[in-house]
Amino acid sequence: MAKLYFYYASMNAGKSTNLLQADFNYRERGMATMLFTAAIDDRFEHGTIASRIGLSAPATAFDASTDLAACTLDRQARETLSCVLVDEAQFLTPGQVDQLAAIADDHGIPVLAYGLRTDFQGELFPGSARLLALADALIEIKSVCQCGRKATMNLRVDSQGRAIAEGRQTEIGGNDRYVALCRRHHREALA
Ligand SMILES: Nc1ncnc2c1ncn2[C@@H]1O[C@H](COP(=O)(O)OP(=O)(O)O)[C@@H](O)[C@H]1O
Ligand SMILES: Cc1cn([C@H]2C[C@H](O)[C@@H](COP(=O)(O)O)O2)c(=O)[nH]c1=O
Ligand SMILES: [Zn+2]
Repeated sequence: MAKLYFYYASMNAGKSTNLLQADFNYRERGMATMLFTAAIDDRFEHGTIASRIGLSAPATAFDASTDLAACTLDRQARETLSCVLVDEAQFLTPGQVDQLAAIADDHGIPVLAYGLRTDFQGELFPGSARLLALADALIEIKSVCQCGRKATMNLRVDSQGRAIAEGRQTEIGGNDRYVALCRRHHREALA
């Protein structure tokens, strides 16, 4: 039976790199894949998954109105898909996560979703909450805080590097706006 996997991590942990490696692994064996990423994430070219290590691949951009199951089945009608890979999965709606579960359960295509577990305030993103509830497998991609502990949290910072405690949940940015920290250092930065 095909499974729904949720690979979660803090920022800058290697999620996109991991996704692109998994995708390459399928494609080098002649298997077709379908890639999705969030349209809202405009750090790179629209509809592109890019890792800080320099790898990139084109992807279908999704927003809250995208029917991921319909897009997948549309592609599946033209070529047999071996895997669906979703980056920035924290930006999925809970309903879209249900669609991913249906792709695995009803159509037998494994789904690998990669995303943040929590936002800068340590709250679950709605898409991540649904993935934590539904996924067959939860896989943590680990990275390190400045102190050497596991970096599980994301600190939002301003242009001077000062911690930001309040604001909208969604604010696109990279290493200039966020620092991955262990819980202790995240807590101390916000105290
Ligand atoms: N030139 C490089 N060589 C090796 N690793 C790199 C290089 N540039 C960035 N990285 C590492 O890549 C990781 C970030 O990968 P990325 O896939 O962009 O992360 P995420 O998608 O989780 O935000 C970091 O651990 C960073 O240290
Ligand atoms: C913590 C946090 C992050 N975001 C945004 C910032 C980035 O655009 C993405 C995550 O990028 P990654 O490097 O691929 O992990 O999410 C946000 O909008 N709100 C937050 O609290
Ligand atoms: Zn730390």
